[in-house]
Amino acid sequence: MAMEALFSVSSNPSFSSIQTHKNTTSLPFRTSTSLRFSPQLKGYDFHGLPPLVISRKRGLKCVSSDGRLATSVDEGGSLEKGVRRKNLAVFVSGGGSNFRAVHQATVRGDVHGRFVVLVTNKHDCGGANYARENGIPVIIYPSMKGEPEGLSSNDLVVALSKYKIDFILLAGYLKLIPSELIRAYPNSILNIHPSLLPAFGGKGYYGAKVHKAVIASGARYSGPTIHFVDEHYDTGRILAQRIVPVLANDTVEELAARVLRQEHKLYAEVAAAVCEELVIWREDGVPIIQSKSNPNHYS
Ligand SMILES: Nc1nc2c(c(=O)[nH]1)N[C@@H](CN(C=O)c1ccc(C(=O)N[C@@H](CCC(=O)O)C(=O)O)cc1)CN2
Ligand SMILES: NCC(=O)N[C@@H]1O[C@H](COP(=O)([O-])[O-])[C@@H](O)[C@H]1O
Repeated sequence: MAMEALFSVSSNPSFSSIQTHKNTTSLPFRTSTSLRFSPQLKGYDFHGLPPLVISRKRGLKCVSSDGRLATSVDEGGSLEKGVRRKNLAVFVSGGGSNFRAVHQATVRGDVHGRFVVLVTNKHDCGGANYARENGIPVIIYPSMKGEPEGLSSNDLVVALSKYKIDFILLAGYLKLIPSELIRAYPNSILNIHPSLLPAFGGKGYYGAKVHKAVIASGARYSGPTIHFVDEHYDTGRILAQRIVPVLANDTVEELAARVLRQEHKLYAEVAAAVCEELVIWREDGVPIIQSKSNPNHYS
């Protein structure tokens, strides 16, 4: 069985109808139906928990009785694929391979969004140069020694406001995101981290340091986590994870490369879901992703 299948969610088809009420979506589950993780790792089951209320938090969607997107409430922009194409900002500090992977997915049309600006603390990093080559404006943040043009947190919020950004993707950005920005973009900032959070996260855990710690711990599995960003490093709500084996005698470079390959796939998939407004917030505060091809499935 594919690893990702272990974490897919399946509901009873007899409870397929979804109704929207303002910004809240109620699934008409019986009292015996709700999301719950099966001890057999066969996915979620729906037994024995109270009914579930889920919220899409951003944007109102109209959903037909089979749960498929019927039309969307749009504030300008195109209505291709039923939802407005989203404006994305990306924050990078390094080579930007995750940014490039998601950018290429937008160019292919696999992600219904467009990168409108890149923010970096490293003026000349690979990610920033790729943005310039692709006509994407670059902003320097924060203000650092040797980077005189860097903005303050308040100026960054003002600078970004003109791009009408829907979502911000952190992709190897190594500085703390300030609370001003988190308040300006609630539930709209995502980060990719190269371990299975909450393990091997927090201050000091970035890049090769993460993989070194994973190998030293003797863990048998690692893999990327994509999470919403809160005020602290790596503690925001987890949206998606992918499992990668740690092999005997792995070097840091070998493990990093294996994880990075999955990062590129996972970030493109999650960006696609976010841009299609498929993120649903469970009543317990956990964000899950509704399958586009089967609206009764969640991961
Ligand atoms: N408010 C938030 N900001 C950021 C988050 C977050 O979850 N909330 N995620 C990080 C990314 N990150 C791992 O995913 C991470 C990056 C950097 C560090 C770290 O210890 N940085 C060093 C500085 C390193 C450097 O400048 O070269 C430090 O702060 O001393 C930890 C985790 C992005 N921001
Ligand atoms: N804690 C944050 C962190 O460690 N991020 C990691 O830095 C690398 C950036 O690569 P990229 O610049 O090629 O996308 C990626 O592996 C990303 O997960």
